[in-house]
Amino acid sequence: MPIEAYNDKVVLVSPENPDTKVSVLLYGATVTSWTIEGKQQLWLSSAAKLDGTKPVRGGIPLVFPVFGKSKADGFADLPQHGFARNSTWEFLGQTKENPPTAQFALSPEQANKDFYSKWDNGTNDFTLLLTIQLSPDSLTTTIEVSNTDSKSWKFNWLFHTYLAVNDIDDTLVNNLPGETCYDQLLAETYEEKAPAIDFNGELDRIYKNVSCDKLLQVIELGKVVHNIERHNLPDVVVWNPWTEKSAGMADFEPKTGFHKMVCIEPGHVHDFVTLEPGESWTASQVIKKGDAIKLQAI
Ligand SMILES: O=P(O)(O)OC[C@H]1O[C@H](O)[C@H](O)[C@@H](O)[C@@H]1O
Repeated sequence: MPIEAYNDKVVLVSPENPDTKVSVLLYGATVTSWTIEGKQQLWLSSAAKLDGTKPVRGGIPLVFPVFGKSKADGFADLPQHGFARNSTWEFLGQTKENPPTAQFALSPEQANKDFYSKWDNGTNDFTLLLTIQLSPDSLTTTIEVSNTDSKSWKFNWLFHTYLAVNDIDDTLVNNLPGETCYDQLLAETYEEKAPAIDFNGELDRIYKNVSCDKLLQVIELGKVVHNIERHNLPDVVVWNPWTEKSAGMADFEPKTGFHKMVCIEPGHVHDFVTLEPGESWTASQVIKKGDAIKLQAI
């Protein structure tokens, strides 16, 4: 049984191993769980709301049409990270038996009305098509954004991926030295000098225009635990809320949970993508297993 559809979620199960599966909540089309042979790959807060009252804290929330808050015309009144993560998507069906693949869609008809109306006064016609593919050792999430309007409009996209780690104290992220970084906590732009990113306090950085040829790796005690490939997603947000920020988030539990996660968020957020009428834009993230450490210079 490669796919199980419920009222509120869809589960893809690997034909190779019943304990390799991915669960997608229709609310936000949020991946809330992904296991490989029973081992959880993503972090999900034990206090995450899965009932549509709040975006999911954990898994892979989808960020569209704005990352964070923006003062730009047409975006200023939108909630943080837009409305895709607070809208209930439509399950279109299974598009491939093996590897199990499913598609989900969002258009103005299904979008959260209160929030959608805040994007250019709710005048932008669009379609989002999300494809989720489960392979024995990887998960691919692909987004196609289409302009079905008679005028152009612009957007940000980002996969807000919460990766599971064993202990953030032992975790490094590689292949970012030399990249331009906007530190959201310092409100400063600088060149990353550290040979690898380590974590010893709150960290919230946007690495801009990182070549998609660069693989990003999450490494714990010298072992690669996640490889992140990006296609058409030039920016990478790295986030860990640490103690104080976690304490301030009601849906972040347990409060020590920041030890168990790191957000590596591939996106296009350094500027807006402009789509002309009839145009589409496609991008994807692939999270995969693989032991070899790959170091790539700038
Ligand atoms: O609390 P949320 O709206 O889900 O945002 C969670 C986080 O998302 C991104 O990682 C941003 O860079 C952070 O500044 C923000 O705190």
